[in-house]
Amino acid sequence: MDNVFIPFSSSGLPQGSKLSTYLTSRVPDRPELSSALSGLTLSPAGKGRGLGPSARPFTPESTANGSPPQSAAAPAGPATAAGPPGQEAADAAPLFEENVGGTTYYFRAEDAAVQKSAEPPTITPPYTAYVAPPARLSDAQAATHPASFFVSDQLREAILRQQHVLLMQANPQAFPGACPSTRSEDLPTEVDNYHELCLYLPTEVDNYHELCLYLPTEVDNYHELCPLEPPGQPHKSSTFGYVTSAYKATNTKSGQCYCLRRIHGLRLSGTKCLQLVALWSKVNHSNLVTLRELFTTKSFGDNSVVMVYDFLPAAETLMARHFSQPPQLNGFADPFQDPSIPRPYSAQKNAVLRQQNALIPEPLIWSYVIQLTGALRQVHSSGLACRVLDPSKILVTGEYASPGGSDRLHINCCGVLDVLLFDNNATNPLAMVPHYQQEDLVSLGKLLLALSCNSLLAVQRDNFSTSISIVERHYSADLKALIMSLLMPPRPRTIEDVMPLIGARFYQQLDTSGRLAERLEDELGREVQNGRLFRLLAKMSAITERPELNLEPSWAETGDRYMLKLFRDYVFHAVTDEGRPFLDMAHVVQCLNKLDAGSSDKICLMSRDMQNVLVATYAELKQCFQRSFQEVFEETLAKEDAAAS
Ligand SMILES: Nc1ncnc2c1ncn2[C@@H]1O[C@H](COP(=O)(O)OP(=O)(O)OP(=O)(O)O)[C@@H](O)[C@H]1O
Repeated sequence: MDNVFIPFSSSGLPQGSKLSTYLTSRVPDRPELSSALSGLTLSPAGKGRGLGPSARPFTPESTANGSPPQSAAAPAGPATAAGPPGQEAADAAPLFEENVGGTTYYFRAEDAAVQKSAEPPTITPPYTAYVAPPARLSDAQAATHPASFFVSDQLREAILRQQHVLLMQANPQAFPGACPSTRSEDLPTEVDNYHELCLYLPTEVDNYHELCLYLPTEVDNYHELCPLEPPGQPHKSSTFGYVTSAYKATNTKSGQCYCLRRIHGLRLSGTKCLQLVALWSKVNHSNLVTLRELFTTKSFGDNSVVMVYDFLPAAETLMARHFSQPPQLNGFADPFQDPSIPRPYSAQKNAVLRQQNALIPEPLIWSYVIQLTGALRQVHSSGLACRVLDPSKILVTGEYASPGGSDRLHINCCGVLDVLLFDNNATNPLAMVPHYQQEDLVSLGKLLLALSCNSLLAVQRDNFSTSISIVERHYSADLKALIMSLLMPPRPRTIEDVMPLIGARFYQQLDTSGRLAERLEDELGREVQNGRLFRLLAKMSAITERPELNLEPSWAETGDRYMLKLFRDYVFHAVTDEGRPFLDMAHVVQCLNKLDAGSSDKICLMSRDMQNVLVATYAELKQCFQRSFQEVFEETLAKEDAAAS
């Protein structure tokens, strides 16, 4: 088969034209190709191997056990009684013989049968392509988004939001200390180096508020501090009783992002509490935000303690997710929105009852139960207690699947109370842990009750019976039993005792997680194909329109490269009959995939002046592509070698 057909103006090409250069450059390939093709035969294996320009004569390679290669196993002729030299005459089994590249191989009939059966039962094509999602996924997917070359909009947005948060920086207008240049009028007149600049602190701070807005450029091994809360009047944390701030920061050594939890104005009275920090740093669980280290610093202008946690981009608190929506009734907001404002009993009770309109689906609550108990189990088995099972200290990530499918909880700020309330005089700092573990179980019960009633008011003693009746009416008996057992005596003694109350829900959660993993794998599969096409395009762009290669300015416009340029025009610059741009992603993807696979389909390429038309197969274009990129690549290496020597 001719590898290039020139149906028009085959003999009329002007000497030195781009097409004629290409054709000339292809001539030396033809004898090789035709000799290789002529070697392709259906006769016994061993003849005609080595397709392609770089083909070498076939030499039989011994396998590990010295037998002939499997691919040469087809019996070449009738069984003969003749054995190879040195073969025992007593060996009566008939032998097959086969000549491969001048070497004669002998093998027995049963070996031939084994070799025959060793043929793989299935074959896969030498290319990859976009594949349809599995049937069980496509049913669910069809409802949410149509078939696409890319990941779903929902997942893309979620991932982009996370990456966006990781790149977020402090706004110098809101935090004047964030960028030293914005405080240039306050800077010391002589700053010798950057490090000194980083250590610069405002000398005159009018008030504490201003100090809280000050962001040092560097704190210990962390820089690029970005506050995670909006600037405002500093307030004491309801959980810790201290003013605290959370920052995203980058570790100067690893470049990774962490969350710095700063406790303002705290001076540690000893270093014994670091033992607990060391214990916490060893507790790893997917539903726990890992504590990495603790250090003290004066970089903020006061004595601060900073606890470093893993950073979960785009995480929101359980409080923000479920308890921050103002309760709505007939379009009017509840006037008693703030639970800290005292209100008459009936108003509180009504508020609890009103929240029933937007109750959380039960599968989501069970998903939370399983995640939280999993984390608690890990913490308790490490000899520690959480002490912070509060909606403001539980982070939620993942929102790209149906509710309950992907929402992941992470218990945050573990160890903060251990440090804040550390008793330096205690002989055993872990003595109270069993008591705190019991408190964790009660906190879990309260949290589940609040989630089931969709209101923080639900856990107040006065509202308890109303809240339990809401759970009874809207949820399963299992959920009510779990909440009651956590809140009412006799309580479970350990977190392990809670497991039987979860029962078969655990399997349901496993199934949901498995389905989510399958869906994500399917989405990832599409991006794998996109990544492959991107690499193809990157190589293509490195070839086409290159101003020169190896001092040859016309390199990109001649030979193989000219074919690729025409192909690029065909893929991306196609026009309709009316001359309008033809933009079709399916056309682009199909052409690139066929090029990558080296398809034998033919393609009609037209020069830009429309005077010449070339018909080539994708396989030929692929050869042009590989040869051209190899040239560019080798030139790169040549330059590197020259620079090294
Ligand atoms: N490890 C973390 N990774 C990512 N974001 C976090 C992390 N820890 C906290 N945040 C975010 O920082 C913000 C503030 O967290 P913080 O725990 O201080 O909440 P808070 O509601 O201000 O509680 P408090 O009343 O105790 O001050 C929250 O929006 C939370 O999403």
